[in-house]
Amino acid sequence: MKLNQSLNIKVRQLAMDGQAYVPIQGETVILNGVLPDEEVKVTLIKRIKEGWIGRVDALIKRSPKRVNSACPYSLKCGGCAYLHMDYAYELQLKKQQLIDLVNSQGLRLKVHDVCGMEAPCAYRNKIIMSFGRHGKQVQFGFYSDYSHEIVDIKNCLNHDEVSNRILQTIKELIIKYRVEIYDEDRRTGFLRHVLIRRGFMSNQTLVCFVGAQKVWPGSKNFVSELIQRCPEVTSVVQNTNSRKTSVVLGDEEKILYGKGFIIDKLLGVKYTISAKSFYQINHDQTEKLYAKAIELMALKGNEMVYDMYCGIGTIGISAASKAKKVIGVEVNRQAVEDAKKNAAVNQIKNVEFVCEDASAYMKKAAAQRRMVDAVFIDPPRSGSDEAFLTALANMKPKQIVYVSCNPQTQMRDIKVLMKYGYQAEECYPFDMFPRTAHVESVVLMSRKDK
Ligand SMILES: C[S@@+](CC[C@H](N)C(=O)[O-])C[C@H]1O[C@@H](n2cnc3c(N)ncnc32)[C@H](O)[C@@H]1O
Repeated sequence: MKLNQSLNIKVRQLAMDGQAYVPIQGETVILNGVLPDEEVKVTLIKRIKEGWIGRVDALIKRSPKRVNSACPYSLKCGGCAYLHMDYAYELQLKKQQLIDLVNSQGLRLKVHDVCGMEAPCAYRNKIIMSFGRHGKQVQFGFYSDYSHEIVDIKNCLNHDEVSNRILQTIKELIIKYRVEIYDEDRRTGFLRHVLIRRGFMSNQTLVCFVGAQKVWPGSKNFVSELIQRCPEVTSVVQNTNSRKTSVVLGDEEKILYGKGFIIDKLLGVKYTISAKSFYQINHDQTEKLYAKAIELMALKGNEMVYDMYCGIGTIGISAASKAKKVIGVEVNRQAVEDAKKNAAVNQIKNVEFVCEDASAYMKKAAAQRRMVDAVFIDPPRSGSDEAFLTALANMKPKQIVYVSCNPQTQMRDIKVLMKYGYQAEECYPFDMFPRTAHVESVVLMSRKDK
């Protein structure tokens, strides 16, 4: 196969990343924006490690599940992989992908229907805007697929109207106040990213400007015009990240306006959320997911519960009234401070938060033969690790509820726990990121000898 070659391709299925990986002549052609059972005319446009990237030039056979994308940027922007399909079909597809994953891992696990949104749009409460340059012109927006190119987006369907308006205002102010954009290659300039965090229940907004240096000349006028034009902005912080890294936030932070955090409400509890703390992206779906995780744990009121990888303490705090005691463990210091504040403000007295690596904490707890009845685990996409899972199994909690935004690492970890005498019972998927290929999954595990 060679560059610019034209091919007709039949698509059988989509992988969990939303792409079709089609084997042809001993190679793989990778396609975006296609559906199972479609036939497409393709040009090979790029060679990458995994195979050839194909550009779809025409549909030869169209799936009845195909819809016209409501987003004018979907051909360029890499944000949403599933805008070209009917939403009901998207949920079916996500369920089938999970069933295929479970089967491929040899697991016997009942996968329930994916819990979707009634209106799958305007759900993102966190946005990160990146910058680039086209000649002398500054570009603002999000990265496109397979490149470092920035797509300038005025109205993202996943953002609410307020976020889109704040983003547009920031773009105008960057030009008006001639804020220098950071140049990754030369390592010159100032502004690297802008992070926006919305509290959908409180209508509060935190804007975080990530700069390469601590000094931002003209920040006072910039910020004062921003808050005057966008009254929903209740706090502005400046984060400094001078490292050569793709990680967005650096360690240092300075408050430029307001309190440096926002408040939002989840399942009736108020939470403090700082720029650096993890907070679930989709408010309404998070409430449903937490409710299910807590229901599955079926606490009676006398249990010692761990909330591992607890972020700002949301799962543990939500479950606290049903348990004797909850201990939340989290490695991010800022998140732990938020979690402690959240417990205090809401007068929840039976929770305690520890800032420590989850595996180190679990190993210590197992070595000291501490007692735990029930454990929530909600690790990052990479999942947990062998040390954590071994120590957890040694402590023999009766129930484990594993929440994950990456079912592949979740199933890998579940298999480890099964070796140690746990059985996985049911998998409840939640569509936390509609129109993208991501799906969140909640799995209940119990000890076979309970
Ligand atoms: C998917 S988030 C879940 C947070 C929380 N349960 C929630 O629902 O908002 C994963 C969390 O794990 C934390 N984390 C990552 N690595 C960790 C580690 N080694 N030990 C403890 N926490 C860790 C992250 O900082 C993040 O807050």
